[in-house]
Amino acid sequence: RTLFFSDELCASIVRSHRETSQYRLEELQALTWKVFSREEIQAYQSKTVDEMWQHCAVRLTDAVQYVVEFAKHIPGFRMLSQNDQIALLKTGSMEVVLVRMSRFFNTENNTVFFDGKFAGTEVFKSLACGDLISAVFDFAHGMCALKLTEQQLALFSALVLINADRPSLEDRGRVQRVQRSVELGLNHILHRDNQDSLMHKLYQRMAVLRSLCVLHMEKLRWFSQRYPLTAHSLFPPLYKELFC
Ligand SMILES: CCS(=O)(=O)c1ccc(CC(=O)Nc2nc(-c3ccccc3)c(C(=O)c3ccccc3CC(C)C)s2)cc1
Repeated sequence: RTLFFSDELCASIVRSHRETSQYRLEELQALTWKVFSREEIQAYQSKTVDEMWQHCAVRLTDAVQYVVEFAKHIPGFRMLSQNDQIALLKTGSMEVVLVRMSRFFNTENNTVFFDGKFAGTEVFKSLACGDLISAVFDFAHGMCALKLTEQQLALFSALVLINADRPSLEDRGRVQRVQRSVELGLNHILHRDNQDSLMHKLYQRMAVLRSLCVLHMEKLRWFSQRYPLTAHSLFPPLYKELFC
């Protein structure tokens, strides 16, 4: 049966987003001005490249787990074959993490929520991937500028994930139908909020997301060639399964 846009589809995506957000907005708004001290920044900067990558990979994997839960609660996603669900998560989970992370980005002092406080780019210096870090920060700035509501963000996250153009899909037609119903849902929400103009801006954000994740994969390939032991034995299994 084809999935048409429906109120309950939107409601289930918004509910799933809410139930699988690691941190609620109000929780983190209370923390916004908790930044790292000079000593704490020094401690991060004196970590070796592989220590810092490992440290981040653990947090990133944590965030990805919640995105997997989010996906599993989307009616149209559950309908897809196991292989197609994995294929969509392999390429889409990092993108959804980046969209979600931008909710906890403080544009006033250019900091992102990391390890319990808000970190500037200097905290990530020992990752030795400054271009990726500044691209992630720029993306977060761009997302904040759109001032999406949680409902708009939920539908946008579902659309980022359910993308029929992803590689190696078995039943592209079925993914297209689910994607179409999520698109109709997002259109409906934006129209109801009198923000139809946001739609094309969101498609532009999706294009930036894709390039960001290509950059992340390139850095990851560089890292795992340089530190094969860390990448193959110390990275969390889900991180390896999805990104390596
Ligand atoms: C995502 C769900 S959430 O509830 O919003 C949430 C849940 C949990 C947190 C806390 C958290 O884990 N923040 C992290 N921040 C960054 C980060 C790092 C560099 C710049 C910008 C943010 C993490 C990363 O490891 C990361 C993320 C994107 C690209 C690259 C990396 C590093 C790679 C090279 C391993 S983890 C924040 C927000």
